Amino acid sequence: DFSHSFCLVCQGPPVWHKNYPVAQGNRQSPIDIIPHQTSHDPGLGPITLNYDQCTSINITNNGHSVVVEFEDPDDRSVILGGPLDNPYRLKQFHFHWGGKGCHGSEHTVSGNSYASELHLVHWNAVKYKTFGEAATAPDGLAVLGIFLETGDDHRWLHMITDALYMVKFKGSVTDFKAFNPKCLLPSSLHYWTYLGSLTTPPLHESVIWIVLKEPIIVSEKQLGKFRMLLFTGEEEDERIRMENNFRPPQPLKGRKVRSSN
Ligand SMILES: OSc1ccc(O)cc1O
Ligand SMILES: [Zn+2]
Repeated sequence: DFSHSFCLVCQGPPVWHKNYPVAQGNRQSPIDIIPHQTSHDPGLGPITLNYDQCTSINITNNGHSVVVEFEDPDDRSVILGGPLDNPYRLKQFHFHWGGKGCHGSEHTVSGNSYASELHLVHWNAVKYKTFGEAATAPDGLAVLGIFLETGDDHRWLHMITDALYMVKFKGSVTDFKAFNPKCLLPSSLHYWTYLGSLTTPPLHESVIWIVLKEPIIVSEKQLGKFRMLLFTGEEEDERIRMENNFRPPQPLKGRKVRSSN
């Protein structure tokens, strides 16, 4: 159990390597993306998101983020193309964010961080039998990262923020059906891609990262609702607000970041 695994007071990113030595590995995430140092690869095609038949199940507070989970018995909702050799099935999406007025994205662009970052997690069901098996394989997961920037209200994000009061405490879960995350995509699917890892323990080096260049715009008010969530469970006496649940950028260790265009 690595609850409080972000709050720096308790068991934050600097100590993860004691229990998870891979934290100091050669393909850790997130990273700082420096656009003019990325290599444009003409062989890198567009990504396609086939989410029209997707079936969300529930929304849950797992003690380090808020997660929307999907049914994944078949290829009803997949990401394909781009750097991927197979279609990858949508399993869940979750967010990372900062504190009041602080930025909280995980990836940064030329040292600049965004207010928040959305991760849509997919797994390679062609090569692996279960998500758990894929999560430990070098080509097991494909995570689509989308930056959130503050500005006007996002017209669909309220569908998520309106449900957050139901999952205030760590370990809480509530029904969340028929949500299609297509409504959270920016207009352009241009992206950067590189080989990395989960950004929370166990930090498996199993992620093909696809980070969209264009952020989506959400309001400070909408983002503030995420900060009403707690790292702590209902039975715990102290209440620790869920915020700053982002891992800082990790060493590139010679990796290439490719650009779609
Ligand atoms: O933060 S990135 C990330 C990716 C996959 C996953 O199963 C969990 C994660 O936290
Ligand atoms: Zn994440």
